[in-house]
Amino acid sequence: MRKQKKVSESYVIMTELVLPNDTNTLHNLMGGKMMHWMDIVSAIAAQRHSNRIVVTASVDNVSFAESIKLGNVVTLEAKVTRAFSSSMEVHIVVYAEDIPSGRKVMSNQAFFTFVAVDQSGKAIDVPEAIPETEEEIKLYDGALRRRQLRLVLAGRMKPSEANELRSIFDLKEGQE
Ligand SMILES: CC(=O)SCCNC(=O)CCNC(=O)[C@H](O)C(C)(C)COP(=O)(O)OP(=O)(O)OC[C@H]1O[C@@H](n2cnc3c(N)ncnc32)[C@H](O)[C@@H]1OP(=O)(O)O
Repeated sequence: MRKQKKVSESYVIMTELVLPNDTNTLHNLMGGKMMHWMDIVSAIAAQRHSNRIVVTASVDNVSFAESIKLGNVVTLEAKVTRAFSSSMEVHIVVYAEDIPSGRKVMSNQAFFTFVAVDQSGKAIDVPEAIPETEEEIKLYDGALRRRQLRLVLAGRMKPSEANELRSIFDLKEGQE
């Protein structure tokens, strides 16, 4: 039987301080720096779940709605939402905190996909992820739809094979 692990076992919190070297000329956090931190926190969550070497396979849409300022404290929270065969979807939520004013806002969230690999880089199976809380179950349920969407966009799945997306693409049976 396939090994099972609770989603909560993969949970990671990472805290960073925005320093001058992390910012652009407006003293706002660079998007690339944020993505670097997101990649690290989510890779650790995927490693915790799989106990394996993991590689980033894809990054879903990341938008930067509000700038994060020099001196802010950035907290990144990540957990595996669902495991497939060798791949795992990880949800990352980012908060920006201005300590002097006490203002803390959620600035970004994203889904990254990691694949567990052996020493030669070949994909290997990972344990099943078991959601427990209402939020974990909601993320788990949506993960199949998001997986199909990203595989279709990556050209690795035909839209006609993406059963969960039929309603979005309005495809009829047998249509390519
Ligand atoms: C932590 C880091 O930053 S690592 C550095 C950046 N990342 C890398 O260098 C990764 C480079 N890419 C690779 O090594 C390979 O393409 C891999 C391991 C991701 C996939 O290898 P493939 O030979 O294509 O393997 P395969 O076709 O068997 O697919 C393996 C899994 O990857 C998943 N996968 C492959 N490409 C994608 C993609 N673009 N998006 C989401 N999942 C993907 C597949 O769906 C499959 O998942 P499953 O086993 O759960 O069904």
